[in-house]
Amino acid sequence: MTILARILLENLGHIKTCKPTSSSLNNIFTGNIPVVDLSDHTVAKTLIVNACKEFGFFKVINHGISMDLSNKLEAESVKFFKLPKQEKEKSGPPNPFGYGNRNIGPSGDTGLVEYLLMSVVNEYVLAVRNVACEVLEMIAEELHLQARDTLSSLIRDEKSDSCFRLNYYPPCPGLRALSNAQSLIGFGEHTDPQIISVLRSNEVSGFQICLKDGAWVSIPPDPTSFFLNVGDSLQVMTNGRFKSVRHRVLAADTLKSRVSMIYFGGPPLNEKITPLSSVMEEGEESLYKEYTWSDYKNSAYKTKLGDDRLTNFQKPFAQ
Ligand SMILES: O=C(O)CCC(=O)C(=O)O
Ligand SMILES: [Fe+2]
Repeated sequence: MTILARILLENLGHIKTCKPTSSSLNNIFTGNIPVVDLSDHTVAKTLIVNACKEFGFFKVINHGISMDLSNKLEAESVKFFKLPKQEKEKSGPPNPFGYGNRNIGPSGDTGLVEYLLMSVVNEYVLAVRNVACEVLEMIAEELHLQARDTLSSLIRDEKSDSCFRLNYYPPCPGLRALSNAQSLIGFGEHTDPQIISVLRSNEVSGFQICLKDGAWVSIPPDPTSFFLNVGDSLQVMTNGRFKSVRHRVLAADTLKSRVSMIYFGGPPLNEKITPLSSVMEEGEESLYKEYTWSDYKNSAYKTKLGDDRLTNFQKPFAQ
Protein backbone atom coordinates (compact mmCIF):
# COMPACT_ATOMS: atom_id res chain seq x y z
CA MET A 1 0.00 0.00 0.00
CA THR A 2 1.72 3.16 -1.11
CA ILE A 3 1.31 6.85 -0.36
CA LEU A 4 0.44 7.39 -4.02
CA ALA A 5 -2.45 4.93 -3.70
CA ARG A 6 -3.72 6.65 -0.56
CA ILE A 7 -3.64 10.08 -2.22
CA LEU A 8 -5.39 8.71 -5.31
CA LEU A 9 -8.11 7.06 -3.26
CA GLU A 10 -8.81 10.22 -1.28
CA ASN A 11 -9.57 11.93 -4.58
CA LEU A 12 -11.73 9.20 -5.99
CA GLY A 13 -14.99 9.45 -4.11
CA HIS A 14 -16.94 9.80 -7.35
CA ILE A 15 -15.31 6.93 -9.25
CA LYS A 16 -17.37 3.75 -9.20
CA THR A 17 -16.11 0.43 -7.93
CA CYS A 18 -17.13 -3.07 -8.90
CA LYS A 19 -16.66 -6.59 -7.58
CA PRO A 20 -13.39 -8.22 -8.60
CA THR A 21 -13.53 -10.90 -11.29
CA SER A 22 -13.18 -14.53 -10.31
CA SER A 23 -9.62 -15.52 -11.04
CA SER A 24 -10.48 -19.11 -11.93
CA LEU A 25 -12.69 -17.87 -14.77
CA ASN A 26 -9.83 -15.70 -15.92
CA ASN A 27 -7.62 -18.72 -16.08
CA ILE A 28 -10.11 -20.74 -18.05
CA PHE A 29 -10.70 -17.96 -20.53
CA THR A 30 -7.09 -16.93 -21.00
CA GLY A 31 -6.53 -19.97 -23.15
CA ASN A 32 -9.74 -19.47 -25.10
CA ILE A 33 -9.63 -15.98 -26.55
CA PRO A 34 -10.26 -16.41 -30.25
CA VAL A 35 -6.92 -15.67 -31.91
CA VAL A 36 -7.08 -15.09 -35.64
CA ASP A 37 -4.01 -15.36 -37.86
CA LEU A 38 -4.66 -12.88 -40.66
CA SER A 39 -2.01 -14.44 -42.90
CA ASP A 40 -4.35 -17.35 -43.66
CA HIS A 41 -7.69 -15.98 -44.89
CA THR A 42 -9.30 -19.38 -45.49
CA VAL A 43 -9.04 -20.34 -41.83
CA ALA A 44 -9.37 -16.76 -40.56
CA LYS A 45 -12.79 -15.99 -42.04
CA THR A 46 -14.52 -18.91 -40.32
CA LEU A 47 -12.80 -18.15 -37.01
CA ILE A 48 -13.80 -14.47 -37.24
CA VAL A 49 -17.47 -15.17 -37.93
CA ASN A 50 -17.62 -17.73 -35.09
CA ALA A 51 -15.91 -15.29 -32.71
CA CYS A 52 -18.31 -12.48 -33.70
CA LYS A 53 -21.28 -14.74 -32.91
CA GLU A 54 -19.97 -16.19 -29.66
CA PHE A 55 -18.03 -13.28 -28.11
CA GLY A 56 -18.27 -10.22 -30.37
CA PHE A 57 -14.56 -10.08 -29.77
CA PHE A 58 -11.28 -11.59 -30.99
CA LYS A 59 -7.57 -10.94 -31.24
CA VAL A 60 -5.65 -10.70 -34.51
CA ILE A 61 -2.03 -11.65 -35.14
CA ASN A 62 0.10 -11.39 -38.30
CA HIS A 63 -1.79 -8.20 -39.15
CA GLY A 64 1.10 -6.54 -40.97
CA ILE A 65 1.24 -3.37 -38.83
CA SER A 66 4.74 -2.67 -37.59
CA MET A 67 5.30 -2.42 -33.82
CA ASP A 68 7.29 0.68 -34.60
CA LEU A 69 4.22 2.54 -35.90
CA SER A 70 2.15 1.63 -32.82
CA ASN A 71 5.00 2.33 -30.41
CA LYS A 72 5.67 5.75 -31.93
CA LEU A 73 2.06 6.82 -31.46
CA GLU A 74 2.00 5.36 -27.98
CA ALA A 75 5.13 7.37 -27.08
CA GLU A 76 3.54 10.56 -28.46
CA SER A 77 0.40 9.89 -26.42
CA VAL A 78 2.37 9.40 -23.22
CA LYS A 79 4.18 12.66 -23.91
CA PHE A 80 0.83 14.44 -24.18
CA PHE A 81 -0.69 12.87 -21.06
CA LYS A 82 2.42 13.73 -19.03
CA LEU A 83 2.03 17.45 -19.83
CA PRO A 84 0.89 19.73 -16.99
CA LYS A 85 -2.89 19.68 -16.42
CA GLN A 86 -3.34 23.25 -17.72
CA GLU A 87 -1.55 22.39 -20.97
CA LYS A 88 -3.75 19.34 -21.58
CA GLU A 89 -6.90 21.25 -20.75
CA LYS A 90 -6.18 23.58 -23.66
CA SER A 91 -7.23 20.63 -25.86
CA GLY A 92 -10.53 20.14 -23.99
CA PRO A 93 -13.33 19.79 -23.16
CA PRO A 94 -14.30 16.89 -25.42
CA ASN A 95 -17.44 18.14 -27.17
CA PRO A 96 -17.26 15.71 -28.79
CA PHE A 97 -13.58 15.81 -29.78
CA GLY A 98 -10.78 16.84 -27.45
CA TYR A 99 -9.19 16.09 -24.10
CA GLY A 100 -11.19 14.70 -21.19
CA ASN A 101 -10.29 13.71 -17.66
CA ARG A 102 -12.46 11.36 -15.58
CA ASN A 103 -15.72 12.58 -17.17
CA ILE A 104 -16.82 10.24 -19.92
CA GLY A 105 -19.57 11.52 -22.21
CA PRO A 106 -22.26 14.10 -21.40
CA SER A 107 -24.37 11.97 -19.01
CA GLY A 108 -22.33 12.10 -15.83
CA ASP A 109 -20.27 8.91 -16.26
CA THR A 110 -16.85 8.93 -14.64
CA GLY A 111 -13.78 6.71 -14.64
CA LEU A 112 -10.14 6.81 -13.66
CA VAL A 113 -9.01 7.73 -17.15
CA GLU A 114 -7.73 10.63 -19.21
CA TYR A 115 -8.40 10.58 -22.92
CA LEU A 116 -8.12 12.37 -26.20
CA LEU A 117 -10.93 11.80 -28.69
CA MET A 118 -10.10 12.76 -32.26
CA SER A 119 -11.32 12.59 -35.82
CA VAL A 120 -7.83 12.71 -37.33
CA VAL A 121 -6.70 10.27 -39.97
CA ASN A 122 -2.99 9.66 -39.41
CA GLU A 123 -0.73 6.88 -40.66
CA TYR A 124 -1.65 4.65 -37.72
CA VAL A 125 -5.39 5.18 -38.22
CA LEU A 126 -5.06 4.31 -41.91
CA ALA A 127 -3.19 1.13 -41.03
CA VAL A 128 -5.73 -0.08 -38.44
CA ARG A 129 -8.60 0.90 -40.72
CA ASN A 130 -7.07 -1.40 -43.35
CA VAL A 131 -7.06 -4.25 -40.83
CA ALA A 132 -10.72 -3.50 -39.97
CA CYS A 133 -11.60 -3.50 -43.70
CA GLU A 134 -9.73 -6.76 -44.29
CA VAL A 135 -11.72 -8.33 -41.45
CA LEU A 136 -15.04 -6.92 -42.74
CA GLU A 137 -14.26 -8.24 -46.21
CA MET A 138 -13.65 -11.71 -44.78
CA ILE A 139 -16.93 -11.49 -42.86
CA ALA A 140 -18.71 -10.54 -46.11
CA GLU A 141 -17.17 -13.55 -47.85
CA GLU A 142 -18.00 -16.00 -45.08
CA LEU A 143 -21.59 -14.74 -44.81
CA HIS A 144 -21.91 -14.82 -48.63
CA LEU A 145 -22.96 -11.16 -48.69
CA GLN A 146 -23.89 -9.81 -52.09
CA ALA A 147 -21.92 -6.93 -53.57
CA ARG A 148 -24.57 -4.36 -52.59
CA ASP A 149 -24.10 -5.33 -48.94
CA THR A 150 -20.47 -4.36 -48.67
CA LEU A 151 -19.39 -3.54 -45.12
CA SER A 152 -15.84 -2.29 -45.55
CA SER A 153 -16.88 0.52 -47.91
CA LEU A 154 -18.90 2.07 -45.07
CA ILE A 155 -15.81 2.74 -43.00
CA ARG A 156 -13.63 3.57 -46.04
CA ASP A 157 -16.17 6.12 -47.31
CA GLU A 158 -14.80 9.64 -47.08
CA LYS A 159 -17.97 10.60 -45.24
CA SER A 160 -17.52 7.73 -42.76
CA ASP A 161 -18.10 8.92 -39.20
CA SER A 162 -15.13 7.12 -37.68
CA CYS A 163 -13.04 8.36 -34.78
CA PHE A 164 -9.98 7.58 -32.80
CA ARG A 165 -9.32 7.61 -29.08
CA LEU A 166 -6.25 7.58 -26.88
CA ASN A 167 -6.88 6.46 -23.30
CA TYR A 168 -4.44 6.88 -20.43
CA TYR A 169 -5.09 5.14 -17.12
CA PRO A 170 -2.89 6.49 -14.33
CA PRO A 171 -0.98 3.91 -12.27
CA CYS A 172 -2.67 2.76 -9.06
CA PRO A 173 -0.14 0.73 -7.07
CA GLY A 174 -1.64 -0.83 -3.94
CA LEU A 175 -5.10 0.49 -4.75
CA ARG A 176 -6.98 -2.79 -4.60
CA ALA A 177 -5.84 -3.52 -1.04
CA LEU A 178 -6.94 -0.03 -0.01
CA SER A 179 -10.39 -0.17 -1.52
CA ASN A 180 -11.69 -3.26 0.33
CA ALA A 181 -10.89 -5.63 -2.51
CA GLN A 182 -13.26 -3.74 -4.83
CA SER A 183 -11.89 -2.79 -8.20
CA LEU A 184 -11.97 0.80 -9.36
CA ILE A 185 -13.48 1.55 -12.72
CA GLY A 186 -11.10 2.95 -15.31
CA PHE A 187 -13.68 2.95 -18.13
CA GLY A 188 -17.18 1.77 -17.24
CA GLU A 189 -18.94 -1.10 -18.97
CA HIS A 190 -20.43 -0.33 -22.36
CA THR A 191 -20.72 -1.50 -25.93
CA ASP A 192 -19.17 0.48 -28.78
CA PRO A 193 -21.92 1.98 -30.96
CA GLN A 194 -20.06 1.87 -34.31
CA ILE A 195 -19.53 -1.06 -36.71
CA ILE A 196 -16.18 -2.33 -35.52
CA SER A 197 -13.45 -1.17 -33.11
CA VAL A 198 -9.75 -1.96 -33.22
CA LEU A 199 -7.95 -1.72 -29.88
CA ARG A 200 -4.27 -1.83 -29.11
CA SER A 201 -2.77 -1.32 -25.66
CA ASN A 202 0.57 -1.43 -23.96
CA GLU A 203 1.40 -4.36 -21.66
CA VAL A 204 -0.71 -3.11 -18.72
CA SER A 205 -3.83 -5.16 -17.95
CA GLY A 206 -7.32 -3.99 -17.00
CA PHE A 207 -9.43 -4.71 -20.09
CA GLN A 208 -12.33 -7.13 -19.58
CA ILE A 209 -15.17 -8.45 -21.72
CA CYS A 210 -18.52 -9.80 -20.63
CA LEU A 211 -19.42 -13.31 -21.80
CA LYS A 212 -22.93 -14.36 -22.85
CA ASP A 213 -23.57 -15.76 -19.35
CA GLY A 214 -22.74 -12.38 -17.78
CA ALA A 215 -19.30 -13.35 -16.40
CA TRP A 216 -16.57 -10.73 -16.69
CA VAL A 217 -13.21 -12.04 -17.83
CA SER A 218 -9.85 -10.33 -18.11
CA ILE A 219 -8.15 -10.17 -21.46
CA PRO A 220 -4.37 -10.37 -21.10
CA PRO A 221 -2.82 -7.35 -22.84
CA ASP A 222 -0.65 -7.96 -25.89
CA PRO A 223 1.00 -4.93 -27.52
CA THR A 224 1.99 -7.01 -30.56
CA SER A 225 -1.65 -7.77 -31.44
CA PHE A 226 -4.92 -5.95 -32.03
CA PHE A 227 -8.25 -6.71 -30.40
CA LEU A 228 -11.42 -6.29 -32.44
CA ASN A 229 -14.87 -5.58 -31.00
CA VAL A 230 -18.18 -5.97 -32.77
CA GLY A 231 -20.10 -2.69 -32.33
CA ASP A 232 -23.87 -2.13 -31.99
CA SER A 233 -24.23 -1.28 -35.70
CA LEU A 234 -22.75 -4.59 -36.84
CA GLN A 235 -25.07 -6.44 -34.44
CA VAL A 236 -28.02 -4.74 -36.15
CA MET A 237 -26.63 -5.29 -39.67
CA THR A 238 -26.44 -9.02 -38.97
CA ASN A 239 -29.91 -8.96 -37.36
CA GLY A 240 -28.49 -10.04 -34.01
CA ARG A 241 -26.29 -12.87 -35.32
CA PHE A 242 -23.16 -11.02 -34.17
CA LYS A 243 -22.96 -9.74 -30.59
CA SER A 244 -21.87 -6.25 -29.73
CA VAL A 245 -19.52 -7.06 -26.85
CA ARG A 246 -19.87 -5.37 -23.44
CA HIS A 247 -16.46 -4.41 -22.15
CA ARG A 248 -14.81 -2.25 -19.50
CA VAL A 249 -11.43 -1.35 -18.05
CA LEU A 250 -10.56 -1.74 -14.38
CA ALA A 251 -7.80 0.32 -12.82
CA ALA A 252 -4.77 -1.94 -12.65
CA ASP A 253 -2.84 -2.37 -9.45
CA THR A 254 0.49 -1.54 -11.07
CA LEU A 255 3.23 1.05 -11.18
CA LYS A 256 2.75 1.63 -14.89
CA SER A 257 -0.05 3.47 -16.67
CA ARG A 258 -2.20 1.65 -19.21
CA VAL A 259 -2.16 3.34 -22.60
CA SER A 260 -4.66 2.24 -25.21
CA MET A 261 -5.45 3.43 -28.72
CA ILE A 262 -8.81 2.62 -30.25
CA TYR A 263 -10.08 3.16 -33.78
CA PHE A 264 -13.88 3.15 -34.07
CA GLY A 265 -15.06 2.39 -37.60
CA GLY A 266 -18.43 4.10 -38.09
CA PRO A 267 -20.68 4.57 -41.14
CA PRO A 268 -21.60 7.92 -42.76
CA LEU A 269 -24.12 9.94 -40.70
CA ASN A 270 -26.98 9.48 -43.17
CA GLU A 271 -26.44 5.72 -43.53
CA LYS A 272 -29.48 3.57 -42.73
CA ILE A 273 -28.54 0.96 -40.14
CA THR A 274 -30.61 -2.05 -40.98
CA PRO A 275 -30.04 -5.81 -41.37
CA LEU A 276 -28.19 -6.54 -44.63
CA SER A 277 -30.61 -8.11 -47.07
CA SER A 278 -28.22 -10.93 -47.90
CA VAL A 279 -27.92 -12.14 -44.29
CA MET A 280 -31.67 -12.46 -43.88
CA GLU A 281 -33.27 -15.84 -44.39
CA GLU A 282 -36.56 -16.18 -46.20
CA GLY A 283 -39.38 -14.74 -44.10
CA GLU A 284 -37.00 -13.44 -41.42
CA GLU A 285 -38.05 -10.12 -39.90
CA SER A 286 -35.75 -7.36 -38.74
CA LEU A 287 -35.40 -7.23 -34.95
CA TYR A 288 -34.82 -3.47 -35.22
CA LYS A 289 -36.70 -0.36 -36.28
CA GLU A 290 -35.31 1.65 -39.20
CA TYR A 291 -32.91 4.38 -38.22
CA THR A 292 -29.82 6.21 -39.44
CA TRP A 293 -26.41 6.33 -37.79
CA SER A 294 -27.12 9.96 -37.00
CA ASP A 295 -30.38 8.99 -35.17
CA TYR A 296 -28.44 6.44 -33.17
CA LYS A 297 -25.72 8.87 -32.19
CA ASN A 298 -28.26 11.46 -31.07
CA SER A 299 -30.06 8.89 -28.97
CA ALA A 300 -26.85 7.43 -27.50
CA TYR A 301 -25.74 10.92 -26.50
CA LYS A 302 -28.66 11.13 -24.07
CA THR A 303 -28.01 7.78 -22.39
CA LYS A 304 -25.59 6.60 -19.72
CA LEU A 305 -22.43 4.79 -20.83
CA GLY A 306 -23.63 1.42 -19.50
CA ASP A 307 -27.19 1.59 -20.88
CA ASP A 308 -28.26 -0.91 -23.50
CA ARG A 309 -28.61 1.74 -26.18
CA LEU A 310 -30.10 -0.61 -28.74
CA THR A 311 -33.23 -1.17 -26.62
CA ASN A 312 -34.82 2.01 -28.03
CA PHE A 313 -34.35 0.69 -31.56
CA GLN A 314 -35.60 -2.84 -31.04
CA LYS A 315 -39.02 -3.79 -32.32
CA PRO A 316 -41.38 -4.61 -29.43
CA PHE A 317 -41.52 -8.33 -30.27
CA ALA A 318 -37.73 -8.54 -30.06
CA GLN A 319 -37.44 -7.10 -26.52
O1 LIG B 1 -9.01 1.81 -23.03
C1 LIG B 1 -9.36 0.68 -23.28
O2 LIG B 1 -8.61 -0.28 -23.21
C2 LIG B 1 -10.78 0.44 -23.78
C3 LIG B 1 -11.62 1.66 -23.73
C4 LIG B 1 -12.89 1.54 -24.48
O3 LIG B 1 -13.56 0.55 -24.46
C5 LIG B 1 -13.35 2.68 -25.32
O4 LIG B 1 -12.68 3.73 -25.35
O5 LIG B 1 -14.43 2.54 -25.98
FE1 LIG C 1 -15.21 0.63 -25.85
